[in-house]
Amino acid sequence: MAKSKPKTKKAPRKKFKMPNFKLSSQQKLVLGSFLVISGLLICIAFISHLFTGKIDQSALSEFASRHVKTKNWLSKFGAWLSDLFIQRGFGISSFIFSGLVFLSGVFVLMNLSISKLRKHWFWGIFIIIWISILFGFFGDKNDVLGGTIGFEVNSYLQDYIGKTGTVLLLIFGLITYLAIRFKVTFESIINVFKSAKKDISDELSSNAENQVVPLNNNLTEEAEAIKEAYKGSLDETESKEEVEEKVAVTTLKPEVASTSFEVKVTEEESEEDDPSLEIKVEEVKEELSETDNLANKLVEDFGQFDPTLELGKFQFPTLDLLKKYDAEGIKINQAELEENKNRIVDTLNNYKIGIASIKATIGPTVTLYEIVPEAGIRISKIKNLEDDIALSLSALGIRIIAPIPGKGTIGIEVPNKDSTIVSMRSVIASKKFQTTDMQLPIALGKTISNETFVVDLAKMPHMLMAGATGQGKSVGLNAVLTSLLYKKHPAEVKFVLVDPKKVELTLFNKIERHYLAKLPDSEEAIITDNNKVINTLNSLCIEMDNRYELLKNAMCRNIAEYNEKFKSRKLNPNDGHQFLPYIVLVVDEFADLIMTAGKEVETPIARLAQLARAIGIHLIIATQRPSVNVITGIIKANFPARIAFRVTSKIDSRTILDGSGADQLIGRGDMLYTQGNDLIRVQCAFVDTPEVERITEFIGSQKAYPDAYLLPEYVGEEDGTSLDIDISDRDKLFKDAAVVIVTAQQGSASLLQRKLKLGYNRAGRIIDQLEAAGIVGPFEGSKARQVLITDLIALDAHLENEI
Ligand SMILES: Nc1ncnc2c1ncn2[C@@H]1O[C@H](COP(=O)(O)OP(=O)(O)OP(=O)(O)O)[C@@H](O)[C@H]1O
Repeated sequence: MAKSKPKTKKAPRKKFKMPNFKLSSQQKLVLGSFLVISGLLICIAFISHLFTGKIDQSALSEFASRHVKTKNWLSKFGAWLSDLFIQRGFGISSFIFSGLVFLSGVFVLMNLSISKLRKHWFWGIFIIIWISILFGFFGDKNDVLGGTIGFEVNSYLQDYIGKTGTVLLLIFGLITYLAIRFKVTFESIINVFKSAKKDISDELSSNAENQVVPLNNNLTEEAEAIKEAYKGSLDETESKEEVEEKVAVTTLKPEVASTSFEVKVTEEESEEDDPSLEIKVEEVKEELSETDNLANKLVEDFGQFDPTLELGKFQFPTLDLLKKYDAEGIKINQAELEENKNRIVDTLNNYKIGIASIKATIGPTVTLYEIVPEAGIRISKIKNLEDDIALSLSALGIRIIAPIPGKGTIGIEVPNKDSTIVSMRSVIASKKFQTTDMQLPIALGKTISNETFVVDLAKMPHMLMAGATGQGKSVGLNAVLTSLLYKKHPAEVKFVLVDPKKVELTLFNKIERHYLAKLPDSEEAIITDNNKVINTLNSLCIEMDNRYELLKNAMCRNIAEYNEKFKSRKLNPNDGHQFLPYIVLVVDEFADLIMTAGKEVETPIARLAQLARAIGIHLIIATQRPSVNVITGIIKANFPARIAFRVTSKIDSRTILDGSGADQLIGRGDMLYTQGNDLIRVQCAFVDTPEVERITEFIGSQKAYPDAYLLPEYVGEEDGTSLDIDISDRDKLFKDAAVVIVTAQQGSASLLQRKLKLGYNRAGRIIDQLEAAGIVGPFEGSKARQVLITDLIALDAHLENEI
C-alpha cells in the first residue's frame, strides 16, 4: 500500500475574522427559531411546488396583482420562492437549501460552533450545484430536476468540453466531495469492495452449508418452538420438508449477522491503519463555576469593564507637539569613514596586528568598525591598544568591544564628527514603538545600527540611571515619561515624581489630575521636600501590601492577570477590588536623598525594589554620583536594568555597569544600556523643555479626574495614635472606620485598609479602638470580628451615648 507523504507543517493561515457581534441568549432564541421556521416553510413551499408548480406558472407573471391566486401551499410567496429556486435556479437540489436554513437555526439555538456551520453551508452549496448540473445533463431547460442553472451550465460545459468532458468533470466533482467531506480514500473504496466480495462469498458458502445441515437433529429449543408455531399455521399443501427448511433459515440467521459484524470490525481496523485519516478531537468545554457564569452574564450585558471610560474622550498627545530637527537622519561622510578606517588599520599594523576584514555600521553619534583580525592575534592585545587607537584617531569616546558577543568580530566605536540628533518625534513615530504590545513601553532612542530602541519598564522591572552632570539624565527621564504619556491612558499609569532639584519635573504639575499620584494630605503632587519623600515611599509600601492582599484574594499572580480578571468582571468591586493602574516612581537626584534621609529612604526603596514588580509599581532612580554609598549592594541587586550616561571615572562606570565603558562615552545623550548581560550603546532621544511643556499643556487642558490618584495615608510611628481607649485619643478616621465596619457588617482590619487606604498598623489600632468602644467584638483568630452594632442609626445612637 502506497504510503501517503508525511504532512509538512503548514504555514499558519490567516483566519478570516468574523465581526465580533455577540448575541444575547434572547436574541439567539429569536434568530434561531426564525431560521428553523423559515427552513420548514421553504421546504413546504418546495414540496408544494412539485405538485402545483405548473399551475402556478401562469400566475407568476401577474404576481403583483392581488386577485391572482396561486395554488402553492404558501400562496404567492411560496410560488415565487420555489419558482426562483427550483425552476429558475437549481432544480430539486434546492431542497438542500431549506435544510441548510433549518440547520442554521438549530446551530444558533443550541449555541453550536459557527465554523462547523460554515462547513455545512460550503459543502451544501457545492452539492446543490453538483446535483443541479447532473440533472441538467439529462433534463431540458424547464425541468424541475436540474433547474435552469443546471441546464445552462451543462450546455455551456458541453459547448466547450463536450459530453464526455462534462461527465468526467461531474465524476471529479463527486470524488472531491466524497474525499474531502467524508474522508473517503482510494484504499477505503477498495476495502469496501473487498469486504462486499467477502460478504457475498461468505453468504454463499453459509447457504450451501445450511442445506447440508441435518435439521432434525440440530434443532435448538427455540427452533422447536418456531417449528411448532409454523406447524400450527401450516397450510395443508406445504410439505414437512419445506417447513423444516424455513426453520433452519430462521435459526441460522444469527450466524449470518455475526459474519457481517466481523466484516465491520475489519473495516474499522483498516480505518485505524489508514495514515491519511485525521483524528477528530472533541473539544471539551470547561466547566464554569458559579462566579464565572455571573461574570459572563455581566460581560454579556454590559461588555468588559473599561477603565478608561471616566475619561473616555481623552485624547493622546499628537506627534506634531514634538519638534522635527533638521540634523536628523544619518548622513554618510565617505571621506571620514575612509580616513578612520585607514587610521585604524595603520595603528594596528604598527603593533603588528594584521586585519582580515573591516566593516562599518554608522549610527547617529558613533560609527562601529567591526574588524576580523588575522589568525593568531590575541584579543587582549587589541583591547590594550584602546588609548593608542584613540590617540591616533584623535577622538574622545572610543570604545573597544573585544569580541562583540555572538559575532566573532572586534568592534571599535568611533564618534562621528557631526552627530545627528535623535528626536523624540522620530522614535515615537517609529513602527516599533507604535505597534508594540509592551505593558509600559519606553522609546529610549536609537542603537548604533540606527534602530529604534524600545524597552518595557514592566519587564525591567526597575531602572537605575546615572551620569555626570550635563550628560543627558534629565533629558533621559523626560524621554521615559514622554514615551509613557504617548502610549498609556491616565487610567492605566500614574507617576509619583520626586524632584529634589525642584525645577526638572515641575512641568508635569499640569497633568497632576491626569497622571500623578500623591498623598491624601499633600498639596503638591510633585515631591520636592526630602522629608515628604519618606512618607511617600512608606505609603507606596502600604499600597504595595494592599495590592498584594487584593491579588491574593483574587488568586492572581501579577497585576496584568488581576486587571484582566477585573475587566472581565470576575472580581467584585464591593470586596474592595478595583482596576489597578501601574505606578511609576521617578526619583531624580537619588544621591541627594540618601545624603539627607539615609536609611529611612533606603529601606522602603529596597522593599519596593524587591517586591513591587508583580503589583505594578516600578522605580526609576537617577543619580549624578553613582558611588557605592549611594547605590548600595541591596539597591543594585534589585535594579538589573541600568542606564549609564557619561561618567567621569572608571570607578563610577564600574559601580553603575559592573564594568568600564561609561567613562568613554561622549555625552549629550550617548548612553550604555544593560539589562543584566550585554551592554547596548544607545543614543538617547532628545526631548526639549518646550516640547514637554506643549505635551503637558495638551493633556492638562483636557477633562481630568477630580483629584490626583490618592496613595494610602501613612502616619509615621511617632505621630500615630496610642492604643488608649480614651475617646479624645481616638484616630481621626475612627468614625469613618466605624461606618465602614457597620455597613459591611464585617470587623476586619484588612477591610479598613482597603476602604480607607490605611496601613496595617493604623487599621489594627482603629480596630482595637472600635473594640474598646463596643462596636466590634473581641479578636477571634483567623475569623473576622463580630460586629455588635446592626446599622448606621444604631451606630449614631451608640456614639452619642458615649459623649
Ligand atoms: N539625547 C540628547 N541629544 C542631544 N543633546 C542632548 C541629549 N541629552 C542631553 N543633551 C544636551 O545636554 C544638555 C544637558 O542635558 P541634561 O539637562 O539632561 O543633563 P543632566 O544630566 O540632567 O544634568 P544635571 O544632572 O546637571 O541636571 C542638554 O541641554 C542638551 O543640550
